[in-house]
Amino acid sequence: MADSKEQRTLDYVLQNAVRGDPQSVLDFIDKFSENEWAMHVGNVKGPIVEKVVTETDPSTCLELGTYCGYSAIRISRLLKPGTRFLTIESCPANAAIAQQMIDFAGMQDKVKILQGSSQEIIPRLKADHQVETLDFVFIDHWSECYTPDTKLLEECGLLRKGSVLLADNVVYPGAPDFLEYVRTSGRYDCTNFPTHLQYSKKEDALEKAVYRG
Ligand SMILES: COCc1ccccc1-c1cc(O)c2[nH]cnc(=O)c2c1
Ligand SMILES: [Mg+2]
Repeated sequence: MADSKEQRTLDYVLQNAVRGDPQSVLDFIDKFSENEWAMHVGNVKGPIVEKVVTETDPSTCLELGTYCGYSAIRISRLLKPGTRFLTIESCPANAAIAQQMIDFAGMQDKVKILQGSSQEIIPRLKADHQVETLDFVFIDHWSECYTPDTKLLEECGLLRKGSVLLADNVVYPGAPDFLEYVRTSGRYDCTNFPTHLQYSKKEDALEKAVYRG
């Protein structure tokens, strides 16, 4: 079967990056993506994500949208020992690529990929994955799922006062209903981070929404 862009990216990393070195894996994914654009959060938005994570100092993290594992590697390498990073990926092929990328980066002990639908997995996080509440959620799957999944996190009692949501692509491709919800529901304190789309000059932004509890 003809390989995919994601498989070509993994092969490039396995052949060039340093096993066990997360930064090396990120650098080679970025290098590959300059030639073959791909939707990793990238090296412009990535540092903004890292700054929010560092400020939050989370123990339990959830990511919606693993893709190839780039942001899982970027974030999990900052987490202190004993913390957990759960990441949901709907596409089985991407989940398989991401697992190999995360393993090669040496982040396999911190990161757990849950392959399936976020709408099905979120309600099972407490029962199946011993989650009490989430300290940090990186939302980076499909913009039309941002709002229903945010509401589901609330309904499942997974957010507590101070839980931090950080959403990618709120300008491009755009998540207008999500921005409307978090900014007007009265349940969040929001901050917008204007930036640029990965590997592009197009404008984008991240939105941070802190749950008021
Ligand atoms: C498949 O569209 C790719 C694309 C094309 C043009 C512009 C932006 C994007 C884009 C960028 C991202 O960071 C993304 N992050 C998560 N889920 C996405 O679907 C996504 C899409
Ligand atoms: Mg994105």
